Parts: sequence; C-alpha cells; structure tokens
Amino acid sequence: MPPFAAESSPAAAAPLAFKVNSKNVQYTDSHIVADYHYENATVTKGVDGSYNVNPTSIKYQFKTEAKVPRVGLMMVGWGGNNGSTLTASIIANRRKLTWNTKEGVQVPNYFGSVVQASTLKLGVDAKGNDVYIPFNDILPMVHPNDLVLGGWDISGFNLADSMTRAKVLDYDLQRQVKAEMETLKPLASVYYPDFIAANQSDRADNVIPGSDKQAHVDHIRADIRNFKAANHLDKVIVIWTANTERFSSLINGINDTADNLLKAVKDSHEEVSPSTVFAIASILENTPFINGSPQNTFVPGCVELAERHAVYIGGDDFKSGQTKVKSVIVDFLVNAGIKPVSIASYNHLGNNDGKNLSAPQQFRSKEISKSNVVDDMVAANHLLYKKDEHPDHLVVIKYVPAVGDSKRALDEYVSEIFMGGRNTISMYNTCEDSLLASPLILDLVILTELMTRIEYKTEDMAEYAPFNSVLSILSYMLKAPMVPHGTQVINALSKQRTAMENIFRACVGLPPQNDMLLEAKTQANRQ
Ligand SMILES: NC(=O)c1ccc[n+]([C@@H]2O[C@H](COP(=O)([O-])OP(=O)(O)OC[C@H]3O[C@@H](n4cnc5c(N)ncnc54)[C@H](O)[C@@H]3O)[C@@H](O)[C@H]2O)c1
Ligand SMILES: O=P([O-])([O-])O[C@@H]1[C@@H](O)[C@H](O)[C@@H](O)[C@H](O)[C@@H]1O
Repeated sequence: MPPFAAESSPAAAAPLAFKVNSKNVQYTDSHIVADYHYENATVTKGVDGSYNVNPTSIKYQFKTEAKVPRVGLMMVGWGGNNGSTLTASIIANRRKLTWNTKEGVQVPNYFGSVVQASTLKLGVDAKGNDVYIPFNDILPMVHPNDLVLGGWDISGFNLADSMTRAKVLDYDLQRQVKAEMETLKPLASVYYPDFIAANQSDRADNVIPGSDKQAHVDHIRADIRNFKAANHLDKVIVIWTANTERFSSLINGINDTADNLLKAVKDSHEEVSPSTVFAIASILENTPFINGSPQNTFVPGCVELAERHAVYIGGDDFKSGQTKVKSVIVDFLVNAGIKPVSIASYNHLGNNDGKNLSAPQQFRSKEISKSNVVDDMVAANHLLYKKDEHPDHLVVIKYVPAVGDSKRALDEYVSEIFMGGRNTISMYNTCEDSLLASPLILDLVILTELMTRIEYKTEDMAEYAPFNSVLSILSYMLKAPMVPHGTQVINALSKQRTAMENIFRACVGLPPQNDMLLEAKTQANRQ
C-alpha cells in the first residue's frame, strides 16, 4: 500500500467562536439546534395580469453536529497541476514555511478560499457598525491543515515530480516540500482513452489493468476503504480534479436509471466514463463525490443512485477565473438595467489542462459549462430581454504551451445603454489557473463535509433528514452548478454567496443577511 499524505492529528475541538443568545438556539454537548422561520412569498398572477403576493413562513429546525471529524480528501487527478499545487500548499501552511522570491519573503496563506480567507457579517455593534467574523467561524468546520490527502492519477509521478511538472509554485517553496511530496504517490487509476484527449496517453503509466468496469468500481471502492482505515479517518470526500472528459451519451436503458447504470457497469458498457465509475464507487462507499470538471459525470442514473443512498454529490467545473468574473459583471450590468448584447470570452493557456482541452470533444465540455453561466441573470430581466432572447456569447480556448498555468483571459462585453448608446467593457485577466482553483477544492471539501453534519426537519416531519443529495449550496465554487431536479440554477455570484451564508446563519438561528441598515436610515434619537 503506497504511503498516503502526511497524517495530521486534528487540533482539539475549538470552542465556538460565538453564541447566539436566543430561545430559538440550543447548544448541547454534541449539537447546535436552531429553530428558524423561513420567510418567503408565493406569487400568483391574476386574470388581469396583476400579481397576488402571499407571504409564507415555514418553521425549520436545524441540527448541526458540532464535533469536527477527521477528514480525508481523495483527489482524482492528484498528480495534476491543481492536485499537486494544493498538496504542496497545505504542507507549506501546516509547517508555516516561508520562501524567497524576487518580491521578498513569502508566507503561506489560503487566499482565494471563501471559507478560509473571507468574512461574513454577524450583526452590528452598539454604534450600528457592522461586525464581521471569519467565514469558517459561522459553524464548526474542518481546517485545511488537518485534511489527510490522497488520491489517484493515471500518471505514476510522485507528488514532487508532479509539482515540478506543473511549474506553478516558486522554486524556493518547491525545494522545501520536495522531500515530503516525494513520499506521496497517486494510486493507479481508471483509464478509458476515449474519454480524454489522445494527447494524454503518454501520461497513462499508472493504470488499473483490464476493461472490466465492475472490477474497476470494486477496486476504487477498496481504495477508499483502505485509505479511510489506514489513516483512521471518520470521513472521506472524493473530488474529481482529473482531466476534462467528453460528455457521455445519455442512453435510455444504459444510464437513465440507477439500476440500468449499475447493469451498464456490470456489462462494462463503453459509455460509462471514468468519472462516473469514480462517482458510483464513492456513492456506494457512502462518500461524497464532487466533480470539478465540466463533463456530465452525473448522468441521470448516477444522480438517482446518490439519492437512493442519500450520499452528497456536487458539480460541475470549478469556477475559478474568467467565468467567475463573468458571473459578477453580467449580474451587475443586467441589474443596473444595462443590456449586454455580446459577450466574447477568449483565453489561452499552456498547462496540461489546456493541452487536453485542445481536443474538440474535451473543449466542447468546457464550452458548455462556460456558456450557460449567464442564462439565469438574463432570464431574470424581461424588461431587457424578450423570452428566449440572449446576448451573443462566444467562448474560445487556445493551447499556448509557453504561458503554462498562467492563463490569459480576454473578455469583451458590449451592452445597449440609454437612448441607443453602446457601452463596451474590455478586460485582460491573467488567471493563474491552479492558484485560483486549488483554494476552491478546499472550499468544496470543507463545505461538503460540513453539510454531512447538518440535518433539518419541518413541523410535518417526525425525524430529521439530510439535505437533497445534489448539493446546490456549492454553486458559488462551480461554473455549471448542479441543482436538484426541477429546481432553478442560480449562477449570479452574489446570490450564490448570499444563499450559502444565509443557510449557515439559519443553522445558528440568525435571520438572513440584509444590508438595510434601517437603524442608520430612520430618524435617529427620536424622543
Ligand atoms: N483553474 C483551473 O485550474 C480549473 C478551473 C476549472 C476546472 N478545472 C478543471 O480541473 C481539472 C484539473 O485541472 P488541472 O489544471 O489540474 O489539470 P491537469 O491536466 O494538470 O491535471 C489533471 C490530472 O488528471 C490526471 N488524469 C486524467 N485522467 C485521469 C483518470 N481517469 N484518473 C485519474 N487521473 C486522471 C492527469 O494525469 C493529470 O495529472 C481539469 O478537468 C480542468 O478542466 C480547472
Ligand atoms: O474558470 P474559468 O477561468 O472561467 O475557466 C477556465 C478556462 O477558461 C480554462 O481554459 C481552463 O483551463 C480551466 O479549466 C478553467 O475552466
């Protein structure tokens, strides 16, 4: 059994950062239990076209297990740019390494992680000023330094050689983590050449033999069990950060239901992808699986399997740079009553991801995930856009080896403005792909693990229940957010973050965040 990542014993359970003084919130030795009234409004349209608005209030009770468990993160594609960069960065943070660059001495951090490096407003002080706390103080969460790392790769490079190959981190840092990284070796993985670019074949020297897909599922399941046992873990989360695959064809009788998909695995059907093999293996091991790439890993049968086993899944495609900015810019323009009529998104990159994406089918997967991100914002403003009207939207990705992981994104937004005017916003964004994506992997694993400790019940429920298996709360970190069947997709970054924040606030009995600041807007000091 190859060595796994360096073990770390979680810090002693940290005391809660705050307590809410309310009859609606109970703190027991093991749980935080909060009563919460979910206020909303249902709207119906009258025959005369007017709306009837009916406020609603549903009482929830949220129960959060307060003890932070010992958690393992298994990455599929561990030897890639993201996987090796994240691993080295966690070691650097854990050991508080510093390193020299031409800018001077650098210290490790987790910038780019919402959980580790952003704050949220808890309330206001006596003077009415906002009080902010670290995002990860809202509920007990795993610290990245305590994650035990492992995973798979079709490339047999150890993590030190993978880090060197990635060319992401400064040499003086690489030098200091090299010895520890050398001890980390990805487990052999599932390799079906047809699903990724042919130009990846020269990496595939660490492959589980044979073409029996049932045997592959069983092998990955055993890997997860062994990793968990060998590292004395309470939980494991599996995240796909391997290459982008082509889309799987959706075939009735093959991947439309859980039973048909399990049969397709037994039959080693050609349309069962490596990422779906990993998703099935994770689900059957009661292990959450998150897809950081754009392919349709979660074919309908896979979603049904996750729901049958009440295992969390999430995806698709880390939202790290160009698309993240797009989900802010378009939200701003449309909500300002300005009408984007064309969005041209071009980027070139030179890392292995770009090499894989230089193949048409793999690019198509990414083009889909990068193109749908504006749909909800456009549909929300019928004053600007007629039904089914959309801005022109172009996505171009080119492979330019010379720029490596330092992706160059060029965007142009042309909008109609007041009285026939046009506004053009052009943007040049050097998105360091792995330095922007790696912190998102942390957010995804930490928030997914947190969600496994939260249950809810409403007044008509006798027992607590987990959230829906499709974790749409993870949308903020993803380009093409998966949502429970029949529910709406939200891509606007601000809405995604507010939803996440308010759900966690509800778990500690606090009302939704609002920035009304009425106390500052109403007549002060009224006698
Ligand atoms: N900013 C970003 O880096 C970013 C943003 C969004 C999505 N993504 C997606 O994340 C993924 C990883 O990005 P990266 O830059 O680390 O890519 P990378 O090519 O450096 O790493 C992918 C790794 O996966 C391995 N691999 C391929 N098929 C595998 C399989 N079946 N099993 C196990 N390992 C396999 C490869 O050998 C490689 O080491 C890509 O799909 C990319 O599209 C990246
Ligand atoms: O997140 P984002 O910067 O919009 O999208 C990125 C693409 O533009 C890039 O080509 C690809 O290499 C990354 O995997 C990522 O998907």
